[in-house]
Amino acid sequence: MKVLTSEQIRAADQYTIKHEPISSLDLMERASEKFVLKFMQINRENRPVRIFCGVGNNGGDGLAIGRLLKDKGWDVYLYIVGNTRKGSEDFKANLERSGLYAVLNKEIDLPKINDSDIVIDGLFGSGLSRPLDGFYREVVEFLNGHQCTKVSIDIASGLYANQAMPGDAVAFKPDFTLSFQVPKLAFFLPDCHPYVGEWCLLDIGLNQSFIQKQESNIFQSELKDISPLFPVREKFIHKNKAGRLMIAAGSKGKMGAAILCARAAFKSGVGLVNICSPKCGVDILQVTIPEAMVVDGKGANEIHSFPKTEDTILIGPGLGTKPKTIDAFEKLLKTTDKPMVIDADGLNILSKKKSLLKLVPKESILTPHPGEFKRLVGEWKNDFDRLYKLQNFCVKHEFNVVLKGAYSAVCNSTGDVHFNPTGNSGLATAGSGDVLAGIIGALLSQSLKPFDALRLGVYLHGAAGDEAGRSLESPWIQASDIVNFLPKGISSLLNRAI
Ligand SMILES: NC(=O)C1=CN([C@@H]2O[C@H](COP(=O)(O)OP(=O)(O)OC[C@H]3O[C@@H](n4cnc5c(N)ncnc54)[C@H](OP(=O)(O)O)[C@@H]3O)[C@@H](O)[C@H]2O)[C@H](O)CC1
Ligand SMILES: [K+]
Repeated sequence: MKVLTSEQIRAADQYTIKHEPISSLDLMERASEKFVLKFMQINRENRPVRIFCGVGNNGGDGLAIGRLLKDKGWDVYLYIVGNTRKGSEDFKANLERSGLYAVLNKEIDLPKINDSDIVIDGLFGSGLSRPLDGFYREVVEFLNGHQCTKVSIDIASGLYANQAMPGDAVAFKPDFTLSFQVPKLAFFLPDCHPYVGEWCLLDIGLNQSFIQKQESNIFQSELKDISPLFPVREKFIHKNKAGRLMIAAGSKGKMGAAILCARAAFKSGVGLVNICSPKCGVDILQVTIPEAMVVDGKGANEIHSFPKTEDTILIGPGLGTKPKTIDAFEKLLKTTDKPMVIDADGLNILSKKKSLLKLVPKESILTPHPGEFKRLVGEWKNDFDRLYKLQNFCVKHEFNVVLKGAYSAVCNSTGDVHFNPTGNSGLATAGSGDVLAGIIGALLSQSLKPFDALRLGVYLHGAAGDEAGRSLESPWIQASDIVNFLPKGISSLLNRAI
């Protein structure tokens, strides 16, 4: 699904009005009806609802929502901030249809709000053009100071859909954002989370073919995009043809990384795994993961030499960054031009010795968490800037990169970003990244295109985490659980795709 800018959404709005055709007032009514339906699913118990409206179309939505909720028996209070005479046409039309309302001008006008009330924010939506100031700012700060349930219409007042808020700016902090039609970029960025809360999309029937034609290089991955990427296993396949992976991982005290990685690879369909290990890890690996073969990496406590191989290479988990390992990595990079997977200390080595970046085969897959990414590209000003840095890095080096976190950002070598929807905060645990690298390595070894292996791998890792969370009925997940729940994650995806 495409992520569009506010300008593109406004254009989709206008196109729909003209070509459906539907009047803008009826479109507002349709959007408000959808909002009310969802609102009543979230809030089943009838409580006082206080709706704060601006005088643009977001405020128009607020008035229409208030009227519809009143019709359904809710106890609704409407407050307007702004000059009603300067309101948009549809705002004015809805004002006429509304019953009682209060216009707020100064602090003393602000109503008493109880913790059991629900506040709906309809001050500003996608038309925000500057930071909130004056009384608007006071109202939002006042509302943020209350513990009651808060819901934003379309997007929180003060939050920009596709640019950063200035450092001292203020925005409404909702528990829920019920947004219209397409996701906004801000919804995927950690900096913006306090101003988004839980969010969902309401289909208000904007013209789909117009939306499809809009240019955007930002997407939200959906199951229908991901499920066709699953590798098909032929009946007469042989293990050597089912994907051969060499995992170069582990050092003294960090052999667990290699083990988790290899286990995840086996659960992700790989035919054969060689693990290149320091001497201290050989016996550990042979005992704990009998399916894998172990190759001597020469060093006693860390790898000093990687074998020449035709296998798909996954390098980095628990590797360490000792000088001899760095030298060996450099030699390895000089022997291959096949895309590889680089994770953890493999990335840290690239950060320590940036000249190696140009030796990394084109289309390789890199899997940094934000700390590793910062070491690679330097500081960023805000999460929007971080995203541009990700796109630039991928284009410059022709890499595929996943920047891990909630809504992991998966970027290809032409700068397209796909936000991943699966997963939960339980996945933020030691070893989780080793598991992800193993899944991606296994998929790459099965001849998936690197970006497809990456997108599918990230989606599956999240799906396994979601299955683990559900089945264990716990918000805390151990990395081994992600491996154990991979088959369930895979089958749930395949079953839902049918
Ligand atoms: N997307 C859809 O298909 C639909 C959207 N709907 C709703 O409409 C809003 C967008 O409405 P719009 O009227 O364009 O904008 P706002 O209501 O967000 O803002 C109104 C005006 O306020 C001015 N403004 C902007 N920032 C500030 C500020 N910081 N302080 C004071 N005033 C501000 C601005 O005018 P200016 O000329 O002064 O810049 C805005 O125009 C969308 O979010 C949905 O809720 C439809 O109802 C359904 C279809
Ligand atoms: K709003």
